[in-house]
Amino acid sequence: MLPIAMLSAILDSVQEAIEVTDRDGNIIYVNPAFCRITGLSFEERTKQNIFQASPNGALALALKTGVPVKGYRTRVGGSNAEVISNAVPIIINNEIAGAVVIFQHITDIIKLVEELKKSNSMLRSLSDKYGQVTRSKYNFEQIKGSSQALQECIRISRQAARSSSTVLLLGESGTGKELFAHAIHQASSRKEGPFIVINCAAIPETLLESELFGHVRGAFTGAVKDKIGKFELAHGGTLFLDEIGDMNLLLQAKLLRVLQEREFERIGGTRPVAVDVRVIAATNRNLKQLVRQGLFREDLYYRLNVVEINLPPLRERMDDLEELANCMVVRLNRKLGKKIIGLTQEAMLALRSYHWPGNIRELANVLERVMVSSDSNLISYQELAPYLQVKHRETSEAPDDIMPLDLLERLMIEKALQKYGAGVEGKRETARQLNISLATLYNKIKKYRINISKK
Ligand SMILES: Nc1ncnc2c1ncn2[C@@H]1O[C@H](COP(=O)(O)OP(=O)(O)OP(=O)(O)O)[C@@H](O)[C@H]1O
Repeated sequence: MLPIAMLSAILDSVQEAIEVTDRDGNIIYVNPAFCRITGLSFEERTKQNIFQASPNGALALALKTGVPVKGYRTRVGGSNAEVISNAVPIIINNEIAGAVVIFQHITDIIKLVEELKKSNSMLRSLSDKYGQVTRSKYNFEQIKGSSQALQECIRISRQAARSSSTVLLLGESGTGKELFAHAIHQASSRKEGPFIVINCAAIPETLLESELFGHVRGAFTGAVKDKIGKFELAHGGTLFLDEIGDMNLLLQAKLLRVLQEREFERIGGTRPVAVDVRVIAATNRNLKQLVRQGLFREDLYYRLNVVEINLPPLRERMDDLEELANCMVVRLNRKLGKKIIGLTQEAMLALRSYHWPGNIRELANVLERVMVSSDSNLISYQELAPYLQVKHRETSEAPDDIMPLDLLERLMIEKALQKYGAGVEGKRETARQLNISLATLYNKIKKYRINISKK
């Protein structure tokens, strides 16, 4: 048994109100929390009988019925305090000796509920945020190519990684702009922070603002809950704004403000949100021309290109092609579960002679398509040709479509055989049109291993 003094100290220290009656309803004890919540003093209250003071309260009910009363919402008689109470009869030797009620002020409970709601919504928004935060996936070691042009891009990028300056990556589609953005983040002091990508061309204009800056609930129709924008998500890290050339002028102005002031407001919000974000922007469009046309803000252009990196198209760095192709074969082997060791000389020659309008992405796609259906351990020209020939024709008009002469010769023979047929008459006509003898044509078909059954 607890000593009485200890028991009374415990009752005095709890935050909930406690009131005790004897079996006739005479109030014999109230604790300090009771007095605080109801505003009634100990002396006042212990002079009263519960059946007069609070006849409809939980305590009177429990005493009258001998049954516990739980979660009873009532007003304490003689005070304005609205409370939620739990009351139980005190049974000693099978007889009701009295009753006790424990209650909490409803405003305390409401306050707790509010706090709980706040924590819940904070938890939800944090878990929302956590689910959207992404990390960078690539580093400089994964950028292949030893051409001078590419190495210069890597050198500038590595330098840029050491600062928090804004970087503008320019280059045709598929030249590796996103890859570079990942690598710059990865080599920077922000590497442990988020790396958030947003493609300004892929998101409808009306949604882009909210994607970037977020919104508060009710800011516009459909804004049913608060939304964190990419700028907030990227706090402490890097925001990669892809296809920046497609952003409208209104948003360009807002972006400029964030870059200058390092803070913004959510749509419908009233307080500024400060962010520490490094911005890397990219586009395959000619930004200077867009500036001249009044479609891109000049001040934003200068703000973005603190460091400008121009990624050369693949056709201008054909020195990288072999290394790129071989690396991709290794990567694709892993992805496709194949054991291809590389490309034949002829196949490599064909790759080198192609114009590559889709750059490295196109190279990866062509190799993947060939490898998916290949059973050999070396990719041959024959396997590759169907994926390149169509494109050759598409691009053969291009004035800078330079290719090795032997490949050109081979392509011309194939083209003529396709046009005139691979039968004897077709070959005769092919030789006539190409201005070579029939014997030379046979020799070249053999030399280039042209598969005439397909012509
Ligand atoms: N130097 C490189 N070494 C290895 N892989 C590369 C290189 N450059 C690009 N790639 C690969 O080529 C593909 C296209 O690159 P990326 O998406 O970075 O191009 P992009 O310039 O951002 O294209 P877009 O303008 O269309 O968004 C990716 O799979 C990327 O990993």
